[in-house]
Amino acid sequence: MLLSEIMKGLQFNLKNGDLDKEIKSIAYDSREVTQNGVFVAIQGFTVDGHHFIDKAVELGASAVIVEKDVSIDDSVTVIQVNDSRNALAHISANYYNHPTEDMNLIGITGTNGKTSTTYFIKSIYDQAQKSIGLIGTIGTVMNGQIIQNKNTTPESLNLQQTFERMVKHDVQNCMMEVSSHALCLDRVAYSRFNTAVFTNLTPDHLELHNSMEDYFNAKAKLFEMAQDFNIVNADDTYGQKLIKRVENLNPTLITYGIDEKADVYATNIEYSSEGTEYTLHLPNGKIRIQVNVPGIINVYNSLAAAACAYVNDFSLTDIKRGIEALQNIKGRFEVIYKDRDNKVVVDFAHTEDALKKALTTLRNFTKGRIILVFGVYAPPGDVGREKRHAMGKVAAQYADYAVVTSDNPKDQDPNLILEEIVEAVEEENGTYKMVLDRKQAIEYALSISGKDDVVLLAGKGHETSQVIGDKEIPFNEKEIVKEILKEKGILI
Ligand SMILES: CC(=O)N[C@H]1[C@@H](OP(=O)(O)OP(=O)(O)OC[C@H]2O[C@@H](n3ccc(=O)[nH]c3=O)[C@H](O)[C@@H]2O)O[C@H](CO)[C@@H](O)[C@@H]1O[C@H](C)C(=O)N[C@@H](C)C(=O)N[C@H](CCC(=O)O)C(=O)O
Ligand SMILES: Nc1ncnc2c1ncn2[C@@H]1O[C@H](COP(=O)(O)OP(=O)(O)OP(=O)(O)O)[C@@H](O)[C@H]1O
Repeated sequence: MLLSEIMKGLQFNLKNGDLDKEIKSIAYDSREVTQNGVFVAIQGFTVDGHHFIDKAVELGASAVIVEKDVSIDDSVTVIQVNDSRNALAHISANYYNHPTEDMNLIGITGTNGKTSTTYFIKSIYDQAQKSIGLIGTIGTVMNGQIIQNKNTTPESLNLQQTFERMVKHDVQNCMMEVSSHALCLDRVAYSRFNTAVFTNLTPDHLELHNSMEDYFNAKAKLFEMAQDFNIVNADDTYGQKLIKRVENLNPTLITYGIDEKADVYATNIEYSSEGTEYTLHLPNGKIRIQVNVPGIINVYNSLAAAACAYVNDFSLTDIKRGIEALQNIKGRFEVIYKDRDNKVVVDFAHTEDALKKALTTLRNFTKGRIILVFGVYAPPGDVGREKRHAMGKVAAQYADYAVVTSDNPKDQDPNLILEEIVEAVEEENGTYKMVLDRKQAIEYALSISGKDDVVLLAGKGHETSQVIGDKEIPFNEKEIVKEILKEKGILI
């Protein structure tokens, strides 16, 4: 494609060279530049992409997009813009021919429940034999294949390329998780959303957003982008704020909930350890359904999915069939071992609210003790300390015994993280043991688990590695539990 076509519609300042050249690729990472490519230099959180321009030119970049003044070889076209990340999204959409114009795109945002809700929606589409692609924390799912992503919401270039592949493979519907990072960093800019869904908002990611207000404003952007429908949880405090903000916009507003008045709601809810039965009410009728993933959180997630399917013209029976067909969600309240006396559950709860909900859900169905294995990754400084403190408090208040261990300590001192968590557990008079090594922590939890106890491994969910320092170490909790139980002679 000609550079002039790639740049169409973008405000820029041509500092050197011309736009009359054929471009073969786009890259925002110098290591991925190829011959006759465009390199977009981004000022990142850790390094400045402008430092890698020479490397990009060496690898064949014939044009660079920059925010800063740079001096390079005369043969290279230099284009200056105000915001490189936004420019990257713009040129990526141009390069891949605005694929979202040719598909039905559903975006879901909120602190918790995004992945779970996308799996309910996918199940409804799958059961009705309608094609749907999925982009989120577990990866990109298309035509039965899963490709892992670095981020829940990929960078705009990767995203537009994925959309283009979906369109080419006749995947007409796409359901994607939209993180607040993505909204702030323009990863989804120039994507056309038909429907936006809001789950809930509780403290998280406050290292990027300075306050809950900022965090909320970032999430709210998605609802200003959607063209047709905005679907909002009416029982969430921030959901109510969002309703007020978007009720007069063009897209039709559909609310869902259990307690507050809503368009889509649940009544006669009956909880059990295996799942929940409730009467689903939609604007066009009601039907009794069974949700096979337990807890009130999955009543909310299935309601969000039902609302989304309703606006996409699925019948009540199609919605029921799809929701009932979902038997488990990878790493979300997943029972990985069960016998007459014991249960081991893996859950991705890694925020204060999610941990509280996971523990209260389990409490309803646990005769014995809840033994919680958990750690907290959180950024350094006050934001990190507050998160560790909040999760430590929840552990002490809602679990019977906490084995405090590592999550993904990344670049921080793992011992210090544990000490900060334990401070809060002690303040609440919780019973605990500190075991730095996560495998040993799991071993310990299993060794003290008695009749009717449940061991909850929280925080890592579907993940298959642990990040300690700059090393990513294989760590698959399901496999580790199997291994330990085999060693104990419990499994063969
Ligand atoms: C904090 C954050 O959001 N960081 C994202 C950001 O990276 P960054 O700005 O730090 O990049 P950087 O390392 O400083 O590099 C700056 C630029 O130089 C380039 N570079 C770098 C090295 C080199 O040799 N050559 C080169 O050109 C880089 O490609 C980049 O363009 O831009 C990158 C490219 O898009 C992202 O992959 C990266 O996500 C990191 C991996 C991350 O962990 N992000 C998390 C916090 C995140 O975004 N999470 C959300 C929410 C998840 C949830 O729902 O909870 C998500 O959507 O995943
Ligand atoms: N509706 C909900 N409300 C509160 N907590 C929830 C809800 N749904 C799931 N959770 C909890 O949050 C954890 C993460 O769930 P899920 O992966 O669906 O959320 P997410 O928004 O995609 O999070 P992430 O983007 O971090 O993956 C679950 O393991 C569960 O403990």
